[in-house]
Formats: sequence, structure tokens, C-alpha cells
Amino acid sequence: MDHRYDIARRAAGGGGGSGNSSPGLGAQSRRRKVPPRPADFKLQIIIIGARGVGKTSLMERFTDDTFCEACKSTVGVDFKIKTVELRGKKIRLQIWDTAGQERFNSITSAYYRGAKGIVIVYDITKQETFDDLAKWMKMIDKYASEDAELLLVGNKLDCESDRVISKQQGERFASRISGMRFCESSAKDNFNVDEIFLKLVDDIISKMPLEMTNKELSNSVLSLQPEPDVPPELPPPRMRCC
Ligand SMILES: Nc1nc2c(ncn2[C@@H]2O[C@H](COP(=O)(O)OP(=O)(O)OP(=O)(O)O)[C@@H](O)[C@H]2O)c(=O)[nH]1
Repeated sequence: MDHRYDIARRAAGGGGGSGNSSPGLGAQSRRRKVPPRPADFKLQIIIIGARGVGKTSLMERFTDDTFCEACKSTVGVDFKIKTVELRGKKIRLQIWDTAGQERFNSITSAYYRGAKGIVIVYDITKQETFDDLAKWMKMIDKYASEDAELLLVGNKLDCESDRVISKQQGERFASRISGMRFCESSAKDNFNVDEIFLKLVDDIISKMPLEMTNKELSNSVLSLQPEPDVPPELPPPRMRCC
């Protein structure tokens, strides 16, 4: 793990309150929690890729440090929030997990536009999930913002003995697309998971104009708004449970 990346714990209560309370205040006041410092801005990241490659597992490993062996397939979209600190900024990440099944493409495509970062996942043990990458790239070309950062991820690295896609193949694919990064991960073994998201966020903020990272962003697409920002024509995302 690269220690430049410092994941902020969402400090609900910030130390339990008792250490910050005046002794003369009543029980009600002693219980009052210190509000966490608000995030400086918000970023949306979307995870795409074929069915069963581990999109939900990567998201849940990153946000909750959990792994589900037998997850249900995502229907439409799901999301999770995580706040991180990078380059002295507190960033609220809204991570959108999309269904890999083709029949949901018309729903999931609506979430591409607002994403500043896109994680494209394949399964290193399944050839067809790698072959599908061209299709996902077409979706990106059609629906995503041109300046979105792209990261290709070969997941299920713990299944090395079943590997059919070499690391070089993944690297080669990514090298053909301008600015696309590549890495392999295991949501199961928690390998490279934080790195995927934090590197992507670091890339995004390093390319943002300084004034956007420095001051209030009330008029920008990155401004803090009530969550989630569901495209207006869509129903709210399904809250998935394993
Ligand atoms: N061995 C191994 N299994 C994994 C890993 N990541 C996910 N899985 C398993 O792969 C299956 C599918 O994982 P999901 O996270 O639901 O995949 P998904 O891409 O979100 O699937 P859809 O929602 O159908 O698009 C589950 O049984 C997971 O437990 C991994 O890193 N290693």
C-alpha cells in the first residue's frame, strides 16, 4: 500500500464527545457530537465491465472492507459513498456500481456522463470478459465525458492458477488508449483495491485547475449536493444486498 494515500475515517462523533465537552454542561450537551469537517468537494466514479467480474466486490472492499462470496448480480445501478483525504483535500467519493448485464445498458449509460473517473473491470480467468472490453470502450466513447480518467483492472488475481489473460495482455490493451492506466487486483484478498480508487482520484485532482481544488465549488459539477445525483429520468438506484 502506498502510504501517500491517507484514507479518512468518516469520523462520526470525532472522539466520542466527552473529551471535547465542558464539565459544566448537561448530559445532552456531553453527548453532542463534534461535526466532521465537511468535504472540500465531491467526485463521481463509475465501475463498468462484464457480468461477474467483481465490480460490486471491488466497491464493497474499498468502501466497507467486506467481501461477499456469493453476491447477487447488480440490477441497474448501486452506489456507495466514501470520504478520502488526498493532497490536503477532503473528497467525498460517490462510487457507482453498474450491472454488467447488457439488458441494463440503457439505464447504466445515463450514469457515465457525470463520472470523473471510470474503472473498467475484467476477470483474468474469463476470456470473454476481456474480449468485451472493446464494447465497454464504445460505451465510454458514446456516453462518458471526454476528460474522464480511465483505469483498466484485471480482477481475481487470487485465481492465478486459472488465469487466461496475461498481465501483458492487459497492459497492452491499456497502452493503446490514451491516458488509460492498468492494474490487477483481488477484491477477495484485498490486493490493490485501495490503490485502484486512490490512484484514480489522485489522477483526477492532479488535473483539476488549481482554483477548483482551492476554493468553494458551489457552481461546479463537483459541488456538494444531496446524494445521490440520479439522472432525472431514472428511478433511484436499487440498494443491493448480498
Ligand atoms: N476469487 C475471487 N472471486 C471474486 C473476486 N471478486 C469478486 N469475486 C466473486 O465473483 C462473483 C461476482 O462478483 P460481483 O462483485 O458480484 O461481480 P459484478 O461484476 O458486480 O457482477 P454483476 O453485478 O453481475 O455485473 C462473486 O461470487 C464474487 O464473490 C476476486 O477478487 N476473487
